[in-house]
Amino acid sequence: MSQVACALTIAGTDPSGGAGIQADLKTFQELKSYGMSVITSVVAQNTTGVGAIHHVPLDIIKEQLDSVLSDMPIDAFKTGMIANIDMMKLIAEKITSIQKPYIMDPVMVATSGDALIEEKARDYLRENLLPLTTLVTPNLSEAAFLIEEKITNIDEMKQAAVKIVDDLGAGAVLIKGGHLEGEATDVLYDGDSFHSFTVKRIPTKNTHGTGCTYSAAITAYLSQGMTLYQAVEKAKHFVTAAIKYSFPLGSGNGPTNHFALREEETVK
Ligand SMILES: Nc1ncnc2c1ncn2[C@@H]1O[C@H](COP(=O)(O)OP(=O)(O)O)[C@@H](O)[C@H]1O
Ligand SMILES: Cc1ncc(COP(=O)(O)O)c(N)n1
Repeated sequence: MSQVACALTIAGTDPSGGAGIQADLKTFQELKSYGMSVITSVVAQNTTGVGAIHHVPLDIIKEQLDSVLSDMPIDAFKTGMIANIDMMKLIAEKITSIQKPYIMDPVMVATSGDALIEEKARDYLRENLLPLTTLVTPNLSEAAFLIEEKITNIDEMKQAAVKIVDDLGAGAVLIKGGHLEGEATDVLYDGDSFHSFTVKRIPTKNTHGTGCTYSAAITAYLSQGMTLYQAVEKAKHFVTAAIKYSFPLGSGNGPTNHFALREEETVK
């Protein structure tokens, strides 16, 4: 590792600052990893939803990747929104040379319900990108899409986790239970054992960017050399605090608070 742990995100943007590249970079910075980004799509969105999407031309995505890969150290990296098959093909080809932990947030729809990737690209993601991952972090509906079955409780989350790793070839999986009723439980399965991470549900509608923030925190901690279990445990603490101290900004689902750990220190 260089003097500072270096983390890269490959994803779409959020000008309102709560999700996508912006959430990733804020999280990397807050957790003290040096953050880098490759932008796949420019998304006009805010706490109420998505207005418009402009896909960055493929040759410019390639140039961004080449700029980073040819010059910068990378200790861990994540992908978020990758809108279509051409982008997925390019990214799959480029990331094989990195040989560092790869965390995939299989972003499909925004919290607002707007689609962020083309429908036919979902199969490509499952068949071609998923097997390259160290960890994939689907929410309930993304996990259900990956295994083509409904998931409605913790037992079904565990069964889905086994399929995603053993049958579909992910390195490990963290299925997030944020959209279940009751406690917020996530299930980690690494091919050998299960771990559950449970917190009391926080009563808030400010959950814009929770998935991005969580996967970015895992990436930051992995870039610093932690084990997968340690990275997820610490990232769960970070995202929970980020939801607890989330900002009631905007008129829709407000963003998480990336200063969360500082807020906790202040409260102590
Ligand atoms: N209201 C809540 N209270 C506490 N934790 C939550 C709440 N909503 C989501 N989470 C947690 O936030 C993280 C993101 O999960 P989730 O919302 O399911 O993903 P996504 O943002 O990808 O839809 C998970 O750790 C989940 O358990
Ligand atoms: C560019 C981009 N990527 C991802 C999300 C998903 O956000 P969430 O973390 O709320 O699921 C988003 N709204 N925008």
